[in-house]
Amino acid sequence: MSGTTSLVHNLPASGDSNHRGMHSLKNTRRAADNEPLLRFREAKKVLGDVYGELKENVGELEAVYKDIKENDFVSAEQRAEVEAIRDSIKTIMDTFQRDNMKVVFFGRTSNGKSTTINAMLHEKVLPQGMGHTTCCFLQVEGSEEEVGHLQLDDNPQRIDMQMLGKIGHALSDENSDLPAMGQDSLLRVFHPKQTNSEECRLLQNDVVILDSPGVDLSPEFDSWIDKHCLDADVFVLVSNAESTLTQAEKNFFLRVAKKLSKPNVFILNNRWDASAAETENIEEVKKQHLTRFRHFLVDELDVCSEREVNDRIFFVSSREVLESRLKARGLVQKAYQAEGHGTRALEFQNFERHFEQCISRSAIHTKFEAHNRRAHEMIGKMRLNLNSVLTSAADQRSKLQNSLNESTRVFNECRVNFTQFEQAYREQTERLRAEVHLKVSADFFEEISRLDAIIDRFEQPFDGSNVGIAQYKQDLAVFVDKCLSSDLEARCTGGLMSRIWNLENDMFQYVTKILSEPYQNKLEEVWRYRAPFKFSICVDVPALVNDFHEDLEFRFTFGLHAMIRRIIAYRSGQPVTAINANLLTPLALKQNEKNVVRDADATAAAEEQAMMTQMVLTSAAFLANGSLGVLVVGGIVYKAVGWRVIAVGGAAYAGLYAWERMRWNSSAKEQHLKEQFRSHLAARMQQVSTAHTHHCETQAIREMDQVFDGLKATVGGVHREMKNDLDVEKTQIDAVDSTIRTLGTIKGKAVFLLRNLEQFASSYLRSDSPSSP
Ligand SMILES: Nc1nc2c(ncn2[C@@H]2O[C@H](COP(=O)(O)OP(=O)(O)OP(=O)(O)O)[C@@H](O)[C@H]2O)c(=O)[nH]1
Repeated sequence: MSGTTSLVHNLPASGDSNHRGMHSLKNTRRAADNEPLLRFREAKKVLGDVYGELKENVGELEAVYKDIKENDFVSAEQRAEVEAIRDSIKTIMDTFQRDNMKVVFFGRTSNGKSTTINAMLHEKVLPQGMGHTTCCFLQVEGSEEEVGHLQLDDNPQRIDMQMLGKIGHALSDENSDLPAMGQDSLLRVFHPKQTNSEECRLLQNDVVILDSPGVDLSPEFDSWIDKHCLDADVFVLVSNAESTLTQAEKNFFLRVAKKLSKPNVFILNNRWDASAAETENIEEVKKQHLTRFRHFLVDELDVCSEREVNDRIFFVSSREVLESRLKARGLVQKAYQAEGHGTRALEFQNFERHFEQCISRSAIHTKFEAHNRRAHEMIGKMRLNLNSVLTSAADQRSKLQNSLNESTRVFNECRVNFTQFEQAYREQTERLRAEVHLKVSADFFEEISRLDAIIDRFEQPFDGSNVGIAQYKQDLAVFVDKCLSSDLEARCTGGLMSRIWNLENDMFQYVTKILSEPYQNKLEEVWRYRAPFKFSICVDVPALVNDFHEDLEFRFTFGLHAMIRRIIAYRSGQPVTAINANLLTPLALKQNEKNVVRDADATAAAEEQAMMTQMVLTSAAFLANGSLGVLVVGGIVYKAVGWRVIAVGGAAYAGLYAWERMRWNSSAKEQHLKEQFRSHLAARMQQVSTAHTHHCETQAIREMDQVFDGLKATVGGVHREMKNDLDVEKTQIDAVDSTIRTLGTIKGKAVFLLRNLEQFASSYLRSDSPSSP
C-alpha cells in the first residue's frame, strides 16, 4: 500500500503533454493494475491531457481561421463550428475536473453505514452512534487543504468542521437553531486528503463517499435518487446481519435499478461480529442470507450474474475494522474485537478490494467513455471542417497560381514585345531620318530655285543712295527670310506630318496592344494631350547675307576687275558678291566687327582675296609693262589671225561695252542688286543646306524620341505596377501555402489525438482492458 501514495504523487502534472503522460503512465501501469483507484486517476490524467491538446489544437485552428480574410476560403459556418467545438471542449474540461468515483451507502438507520465509511477512511470522519444519527446526505470528499471544512450543497460558504456534529447529527441538541435541512439535502464534508498518509487513499484518489439517512425513514426515494444517485458508480447496501433485508431497502434498490441501467450494488452484512455469540446454525444463517441476497441481486434487481454475485456480498463487522484501524494509528487504546474478527477483517479487506476494482472500472466507463466518444466526435467534426477548408485553400492556391502564371506570362510577353518594339522603333526612326533628309533637302533646293520668284515679290521703292541701298537690302533679307521660313515649314511639315503622325499612331497602337486591358487607359491619358508635330525652320537670311556686298558700279562684264572678281569667287568658292569691291583692301574685317566668329572667316577670306588679286594684277602688269612681250604676243596674234579679225574683235568689244553702259540706270541697279542678292543667298543656302537638313532630321527624331520616351515611361510604370501585382500575388500564394502547412500540422495533430483516444479506449474502456476483472 505504501507505494500507492508515492505513485499518486509521481503522476505528472495535468499540464504535461499527452505523450509524456502516456509515457510516465506506462511506468506506473504495473502498479496501477494492482491499484484500481490509481487507474481512475491515471485515466483521468490521460484523457485530460488529450483534451488539453485538443483544446490547444482547436485554438490553433481558430487562430489560423482568424488570420484568413473574411469570405476567403473559410466560411462563416466553418468559423462558427470551430468556435462551438472550442466552447464544448471548455465545458467538458470544466466538468472533467469534477469527475470522480462516487459511492453511495444505503441501508436502514443504525445498520452501521457511517461506521463502515469511517472504517474505510481509517478515521472517525462521520458522526456515528446508537439510534438515528444521520439526518441528511453527507458527502465526504478530499480537500487539498490541511484543515477540513463543511459546505451546504447550494451555498459556497465554508462552515467549520466542528459543526458537522450539529448539522449532520440528528440527535444534536444544537442543530435546532440551524436552518432546517430536508432529508434529501446535502452537506459536503471536505476532509483533508493527508497526502502523506496512506490510510486516506480513497479521498486521495478522487473517491467521493455519500452517506444517506436510513431508507426506512423516508419514502421519497425518487427525489433522493434524482438528486444524489444518478452519477453514482457504486451502491453499497449496508444491511444488518442480525436481521434480513427489509422491503424498504429492497424498494429503494428496485427504484435505483429502474432509473440506472445495471447499477453496481454491493451488500455488506454488517454486524457479523454478532455471529460470534451464535455458535449454532451460523452457517445456515449465512447461507440463508446469501441465498436471499443472491436472489435479490441476480433475479430481482438483475444487476449481476451468478458468477459475479459472490464478489458482491460480504459478511463484515465495520465496528471491529474501524476500531482496529484506529488503534493501529494510535487513536484509541483498545479495539473492540469479538471471536473470529480476523476472518471478518479479511472479508472487509476483500470487500474493499472488489469495491475499488468495481468503482474504478465503472467510473472510468461511465465518466470517460462519454468524454472519449465526445472527443472522437469533436475531432471528427474538426477534421471534416479542416479538410473542407484545406480543399478550398488548395483551390484558392491553384487559382492564385494560375493567375500568377498568367500575370507572369503577360508581364514577360509585354517586356519581350516592348524590346521588339524598341528595335522596330530604332529601325523606323532611321528610315524616317532618311525620309526627312530626302524630303527636306529636296524642298530646300526647290526653294533655292524659287528664290527668283520670292525676291521678285519684294516691291519696295529703290533708293540708290548708300543708306537707301543698305535699308533696301535689310528689308529684302527680312522679307525673303519670312517667305522662305514659312514656305519651307509648310512644305516640310505638310509632306512629313502625316508620315510622322502615322508612325506615332502606329507606335501608340502597338504599345496599346502589348499592354493588357487595365493598363491601356494610362496610355490613353499620355496620348490624348499630345500636340501635333510641326517643323520649326529658321533659314536666317539676314545672317546668310551678312557678308553680301552689292556691286552697283558699272562694271563691264569683260573688264579686268570683273574678271578678277569672278576668278577669285570661283577659286575661293564664294559668291562673287562676297568679293569686296576694293580687291586690295579686306574691308569685310571692318564692317563685321560684331560677329566675332564670322570675323575670323572673313579675315582669312579677305586675305586670300587680296593675295589672289595681287597675283592676278602682277601678272597683268607684267604683261602690260613688258612692251617687248606685248609686241611679241601682238606680232604672233597679228601673224596668226590678221588685222581684220583683230579689228572686228576690238569693235565687238567696244560695242558690248557701249551697250552695257547705256543700259546702266536705277532700275537696272535694283535688278542687279536683286540678282546679286539672289545669287549670294542661293550660294549661301546651298552651303547651309546640310546643316539645315540635319536640323530638321534632329527635330523629327526628337519628336519621335519624345513620343517613344513617353510610351517607354508609361510602359515602365506599367511594368512596375505589373511587377508589384506579381509580388502581391506571390505573397498571397505564400500566405495560402503557410496556411495549408499550418492546417496540415493541425490535421496531423488531430490524427495523433485520435490515435491517443484509441489507445485510451483500448487501455481503459474495452472489456478486456487490464482493469476489467
Ligand atoms: N456490534 C457492532 N456494532 C456496530 C457495528 N457497526 C456499527 N455498529 C454500531 O451501530 C451503531 C449505529 O451505527 P451508525 O454507523 O451510526 O449507523 P448508521 O447506519 O450510520 O445510522 P444512521 O446514521 O442513524 O443512519 C453505532 O453505535 C455503531 O457502533 C458492527 O459491525 N458491530
